[in-house]
Amino acid sequence: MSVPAVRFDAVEKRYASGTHALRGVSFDVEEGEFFGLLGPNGAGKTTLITCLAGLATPTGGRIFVKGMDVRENRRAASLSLGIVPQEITFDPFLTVRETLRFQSGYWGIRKNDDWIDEILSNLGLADKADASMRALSGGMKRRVLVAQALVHKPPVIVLDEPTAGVDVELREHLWDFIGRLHNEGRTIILTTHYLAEAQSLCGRIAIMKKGEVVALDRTEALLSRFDGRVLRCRILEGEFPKSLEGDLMRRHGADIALRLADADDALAKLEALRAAGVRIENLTVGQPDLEDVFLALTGA
Ligand SMILES: Nc1ncnc2c1ncn2[C@@H]1O[C@H](COP(=O)(O)OP(=O)(O)OP(=O)(O)O)[C@@H](O)[C@H]1O
Repeated sequence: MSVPAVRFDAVEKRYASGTHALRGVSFDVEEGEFFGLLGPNGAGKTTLITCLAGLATPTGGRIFVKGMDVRENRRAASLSLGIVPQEITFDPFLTVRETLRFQSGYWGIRKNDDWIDEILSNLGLADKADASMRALSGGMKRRVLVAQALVHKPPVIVLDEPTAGVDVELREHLWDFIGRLHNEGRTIILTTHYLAEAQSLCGRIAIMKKGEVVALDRTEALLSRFDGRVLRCRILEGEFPKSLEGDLMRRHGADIALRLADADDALAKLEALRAAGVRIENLTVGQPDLEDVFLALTGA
């Protein structure tokens, strides 16, 4: 077996405030994977990534990047990582190109303009190369954040909510470019609140809840974990019957999703709703999606 790109080994993090943010997290991300890390707010995803980046120290366990212990060998481990953080922070007095040159210098890379130009062009930033950071829009700043994480051509790229609040155009640019880097053999770790994005991009997904990994599997295996089908509809009138609560996968306002055992079960469920005096619309029967699985596992 080759060395995993990233190994989390019984990682614990207890903040000084007393919050127990990570409770023995263990899993590997293999080289070349496109890996999704999901979980509701406060599950511990950012804490895990901050520990991976060496910016916070776990209170237990160990983290390895390409076999290097992050704590013992932080610089070497960091050189293999390109982390795109959630928070936008920059020196406002530099231009975009200066920012990227400066970051290259931090990694000891002196002549990096060819690669910087390639990154700028792939992220739709070529015409902003000489713009001052403070003159950029929020979306453009986010692109620079991605560019900055890539200047040293890291083999492992970690994106923490990269598309939160960004426009569709950037999303498309970003996923094209990241897809290409992945096809070239890089490992990608993604945290996102956009479950459809994770479902379409990630080969494997870990779902965290309250500092623990509650599920980790190939994306298709997670989806097929709930065999059978899901009946979705909107309640127009009446009280949802208690007898069906055990089959309720999700409820969002008047929209509900019910787990079905088989095709006949759809009729039984509709009959139970009708008998309870519930009127519905927008009825569909389909496969569970990642959101159904996510909600069933996290209750979030
Ligand atoms: N620096 C900190 N000091 C104290 N507690 C923290 C700190 N950072 C995070 N926490 C707490 O640790 C827990 C996990 O937070 P974390 O940000 O890692 O979750 P998350 O899964 O990334 O959530 P989100 O999706 O909202 O970013 C939360 O209870 C949070 O309040």
